[in-house]
Amino acid sequence: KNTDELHAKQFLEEYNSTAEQVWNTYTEASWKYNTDINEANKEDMLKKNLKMSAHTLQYGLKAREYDITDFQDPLVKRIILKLSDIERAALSTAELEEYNTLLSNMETKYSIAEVCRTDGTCHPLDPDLQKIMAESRDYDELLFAWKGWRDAAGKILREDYKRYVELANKAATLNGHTDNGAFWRSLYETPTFEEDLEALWKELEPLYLNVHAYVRRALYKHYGTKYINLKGPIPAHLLGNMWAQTWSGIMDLVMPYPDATQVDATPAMVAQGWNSTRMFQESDRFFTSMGLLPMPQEFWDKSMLEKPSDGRQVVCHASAWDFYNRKDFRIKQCTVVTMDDLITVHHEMGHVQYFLQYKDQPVSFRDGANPGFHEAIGDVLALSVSTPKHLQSIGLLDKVESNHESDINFLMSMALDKIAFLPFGYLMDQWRWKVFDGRIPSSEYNKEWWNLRLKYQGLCPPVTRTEDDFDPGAKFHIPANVPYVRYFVSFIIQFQFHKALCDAANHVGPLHTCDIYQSKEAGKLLGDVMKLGYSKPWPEAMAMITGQSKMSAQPLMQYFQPLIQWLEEENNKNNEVRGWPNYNWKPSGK
Ligand SMILES: CC(=O)N[C@@H](CC(=O)O)C(=O)NC[C@H](CC1(C(=O)N[C@@H](Cc2ccc(O)cc2)C(=O)O)CCCC1)C(=O)O
Ligand SMILES: [Zn+2]
Repeated sequence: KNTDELHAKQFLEEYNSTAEQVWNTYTEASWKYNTDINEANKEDMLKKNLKMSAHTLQYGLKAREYDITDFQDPLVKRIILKLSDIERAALSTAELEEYNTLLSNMETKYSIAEVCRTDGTCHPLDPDLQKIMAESRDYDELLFAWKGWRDAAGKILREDYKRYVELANKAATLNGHTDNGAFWRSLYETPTFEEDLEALWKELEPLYLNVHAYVRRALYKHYGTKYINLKGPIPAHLLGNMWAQTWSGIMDLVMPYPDATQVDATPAMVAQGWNSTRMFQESDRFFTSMGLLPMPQEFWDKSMLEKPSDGRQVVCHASAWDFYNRKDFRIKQCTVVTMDDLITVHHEMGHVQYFLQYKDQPVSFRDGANPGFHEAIGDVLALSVSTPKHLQSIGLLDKVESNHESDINFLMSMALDKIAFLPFGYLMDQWRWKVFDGRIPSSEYNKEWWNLRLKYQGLCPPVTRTEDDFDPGAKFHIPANVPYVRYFVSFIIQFQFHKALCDAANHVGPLHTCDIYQSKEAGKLLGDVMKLGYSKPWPEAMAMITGQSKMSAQPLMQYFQPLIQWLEEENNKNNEVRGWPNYNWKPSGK
């Protein structure tokens, strides 16, 4: 084994400059395919993916030749360790080609799927089905979209997925992991990761049960006893979102005080003629107001901020892209002019801000401190943008009152996204970790999916599901091979960051009214952590922002405190059952 640290440093120099080239070439090809889905672009992307894996294999095997035990530089040790896990490059050429082809086929099938009516009109997920799921209040129309999407996008992926699991596990075991889930969890470098997540969930579950019970009552008032059981799970297609992952789509059915301050800025955005560019410029202004970095000109020149109207097929699922040349960063988003998408704009811009902040790190460190950090940045700023005070300051809300009813309305709208999401964010990878470690065989993919959906979210399918179905496949991240627990982590830590930044901005008053707009102190805290990228273990980054190194649900609970109290009282008044003891109940579906 080579113990020469200087030799290792030169090796890493060469790795870094060649990796920038190879990764840039692949990312350009992947972008071209994602923004113009066709066979030629797919073949070119697959070819460049193989070149990238060949580079990873070549340098990964060399990295394993070093014995870093007595190395002095912790950064050299950290990079050598990271390079030594060569992931899918460990597969044989034939298996690697099969794996990459499977992945691009699954993502393509998902992205071009559409649902057709008997009259022949067909609807893609974006924007058609998403609009129906958010706006329709008709039980059967919602069922048409919900069932149609799972037939068109989920069902067809089952066999591909089964083979993908085998190959993903083979690559993981060849790199010394017990299975692919173990590899995914290893990126958090936290031995007690699963226990920590379970403890966070148990702490937040009572709040979720109160939101669930309150929303069930509101849906009962609208859909009646035929479709809602006040002691049972809620049919999964009634929550305002295709996957019931966030519930702000049904705010109008749920709003506690309809006569108090409205919180939805969509009507004003439309009335004032906002377009996608305006939404991104608004977000850029917020970042720079805190002393963070502006989007480079290349971002505005090369991003795809709207769904093309020239007939091209694109992957509409929003995403932020680092081209690994320290200059080229883009967002691809089929933006629609809604408040929901203004939040998404900030989410994606948060990724690009992170890319910009760590662009001078070695490529191996151009990642979040952990994947949850990367997901949290944009959402932290969006917590400020969402406040009625900030929306009024950018002309999107006219009447803003600061009274109890308005506070509860606002906190309810935030809870419909942030609290409703927690069980979904937690169950997604619980299902996948069990699939990867064999606890869920392919013969039980769908049964176990709905067991988790019932256990954590208190949802039931509106129509009978069988193993002919593959409902997990109808959620982008499953066919796209994108881990998900990062979002559960993000929804916890973004409130820790929000609290710390609000303190830095000398905010006075309840946490949910804080707006860190123009706070250079808050910007410096966040910017300094983003500059580190993946170069330090995430507890150190956490301590830099919050003064302590652990994930904690306390700031989230503090933010929602007024609503927690109100829900407890309201649900007691209505003698609500918390949970779904009639767990076998089913709606009288079609
Ligand atoms: C090259 C590449 O892939 N880059 C990565 C970023 C990176 O890793 O550098 C990337 O762009 N991933 C796309 C993904 C898109 C979105 C998403 O999928 N969100 C989750 C969960 C959620 C839900 C509500 C919410 O408020 C926030 C998150 C979902 O919608 O289920 C959709 C709109 C929001 C974020 C993303 O940005 O995370
Ligand atoms: Zn994200």
